Amino acid sequence: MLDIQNLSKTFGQRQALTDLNLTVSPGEIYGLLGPNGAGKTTTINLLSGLLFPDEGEVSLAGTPVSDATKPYLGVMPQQNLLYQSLTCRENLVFFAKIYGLSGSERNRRIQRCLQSVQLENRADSVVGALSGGMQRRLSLAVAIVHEPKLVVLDEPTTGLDIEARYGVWDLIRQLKQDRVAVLLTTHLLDEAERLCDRIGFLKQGHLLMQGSLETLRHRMPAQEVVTIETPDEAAAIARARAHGFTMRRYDTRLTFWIPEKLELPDLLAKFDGITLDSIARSPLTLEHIYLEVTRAASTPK
Ligand SMILES: Nc1ncnc2c1ncn2[C@@H]1O[C@H](COP(=O)(O)OP(=O)(O)OP(=O)(O)O)[C@@H](O)[C@H]1O
Repeated sequence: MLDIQNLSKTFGQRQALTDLNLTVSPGEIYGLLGPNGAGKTTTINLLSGLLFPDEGEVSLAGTPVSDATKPYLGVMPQQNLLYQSLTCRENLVFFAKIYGLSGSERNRRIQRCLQSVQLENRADSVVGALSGGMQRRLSLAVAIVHEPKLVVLDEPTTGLDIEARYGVWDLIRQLKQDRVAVLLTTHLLDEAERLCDRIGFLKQGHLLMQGSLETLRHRMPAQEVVTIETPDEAAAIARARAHGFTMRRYDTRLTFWIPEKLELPDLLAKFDGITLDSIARSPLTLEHIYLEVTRAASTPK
């Protein structure tokens, strides 16, 4: 559905995007992750036709991006672009008109959208009176009112409480069920881990790695991490290194990447004689992989 080939974009001397290749299929949720300034918004603007590439091509449903592809695309931007003094229904009518929808067909689609984002009861409430979560859901309704084939969600749940976040996640899963292609950017790694079929890590305009969580895990040098709490960190670190474990710190947590899965008694034996207040094993999460890949890309060569 979305096909990005060899896409590059510079702003003056700044290379915002370098040779990006990325596809998203119908019914697939693709998560584009990266730190601030990685090039995510630039990518979205290029596929929306708001920017023109220096090199490369973006196609939607086999057609290069142009006015003709606008009906295929729905974008939910980072900041809601809603008319605060209009009602939910009036906002939807406004945006549906932009896509040339009218009459009973427009009313049918608006009703369907309101139902799918669970705002039928608030259809005639002004947007300014809605909670942040409701406004995010309406923003999604606006993005899908013309039934696009690709929906771009730019940080769809940032700033929402956990219940409101669950609500938006359900809507995103519904898009997948409806065979819509979804491109999602988020800084919330647990969100990407739960929702995305494939994930790409973008940094300084380069796509560093992409694949399903399983694929990404298999490309890492370990499948398991062990986090310990100990009053004697220096001794624990020295011991772990002697066993070939790689040390990492996540915030304040002392963690080791273990090259091979060990049974708990064998693992405890590795720290024999060292006081451990706690020890926890876990599979590699997306957070571990993201930090590993993006930190490695920052390491001076
Ligand atoms: N209109 C512009 N003029 C000049 N530089 C720009 C412009 N838009 C983006 N850039 C630069 O291009 C790079 C990529 O920016 P972009 O906004 O795409 O990053 P991002 O991944 O969306 O970041 P964030 O997570 O903070 O939204 C940055 O270095 C940014 O400063």
